[in-house]
Amino acid sequence: MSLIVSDLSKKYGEKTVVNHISFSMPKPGVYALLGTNGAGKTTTIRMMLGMLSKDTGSVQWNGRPLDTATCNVGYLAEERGLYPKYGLMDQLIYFAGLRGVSKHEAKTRIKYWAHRLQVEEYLYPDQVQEDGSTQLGARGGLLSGAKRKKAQKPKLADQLSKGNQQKIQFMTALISNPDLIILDEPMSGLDPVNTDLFKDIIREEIAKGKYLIMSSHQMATVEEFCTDITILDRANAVLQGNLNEIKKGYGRVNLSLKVEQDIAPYIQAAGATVLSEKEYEYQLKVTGEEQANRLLGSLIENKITIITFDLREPSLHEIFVETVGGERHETE
Ligand SMILES: Nc1ncnc2c1ncn2[C@@H]1O[C@H](COP(=O)(O)OP(=O)(O)OP(=O)(O)O)[C@@H](O)[C@H]1O
Repeated sequence: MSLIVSDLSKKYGEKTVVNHISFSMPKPGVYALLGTNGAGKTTTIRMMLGMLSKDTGSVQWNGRPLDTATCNVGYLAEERGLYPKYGLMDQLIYFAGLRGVSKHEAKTRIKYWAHRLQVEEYLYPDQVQEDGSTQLGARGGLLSGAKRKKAQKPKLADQLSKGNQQKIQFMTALISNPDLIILDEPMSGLDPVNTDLFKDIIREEIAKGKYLIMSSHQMATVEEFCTDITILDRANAVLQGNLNEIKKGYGRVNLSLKVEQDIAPYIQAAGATVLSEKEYEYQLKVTGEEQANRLLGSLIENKITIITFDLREPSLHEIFVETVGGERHETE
């Protein structure tokens, strides 16, 4: 299977919001769509999914135009997409039905994902004990002899917190067991525990050989998963390719250095640039190993205690800031 996005463009009036964007996924993995606020990520995703018309371009899945007939695709939208006043269970069954999943099968999958995403109390409120424990077994069946709490109405979407709505939406994206999973800001609004829960599930989907496209502002999270990236800035792709290759291209020019005193004179003498400093913990930019070693030599010579000396390729965060830095405002 393969995904090929060719030459996508979109204008609103005179304003170009996506400008001839192309990328491809010849094999499973995670592709990151990154960018400044308003750079065009969500618009690109919506055009890919046929939710927005394209001015130019095409999207192919296995050589055929991408749509729900040619591809089993799951989508987690950035904005809330649940019907606020409908029962959660009904909505999940409805969304599953739209993706060709029978009601019976949907119920089995909902039980699995409700357990996995820890939202059973909202989907099966009459099967949850006073102490919050559930009567559902590992496979979702009722435990025999368990004391039933007085029946309650299932929760409506607008009765859930933002994070729990996000979990239900994640379920709608995964319910059809999709081959292509598109996640627009999947971790936004999640606490650290639920962020880890989402990450575990994403890891499992990667291990199953799925194709994932992820848009996020959380560079460290994206870096954990993605193999390839496109960075968008004001509608344009400004950096694109395999992340490891991009990092190699920068070389080992970032130096994290922790010492016990002010070493500004040695840094200056070595010609390195200070990116930031906090309590004698320096983030430096060097021209390469030679300059880093020169600085290390002068610190040793002057008997400076070195706690950390880490010469490395830039992180995705550093690459992002360097690529679009200084102009990270919404496009006008
Ligand atoms: N319906 C619309 N009419 C006019 N302009 C729009 C419309 N939808 C989006 N835009 C503009 O298109 C640009 C790209 O928006 P988009 O939502 O794709 O950005 P994004 O990269 O996803 O941003 P963010 O990271 O902030 O979510 C923005 O400048 C936005 O204001």
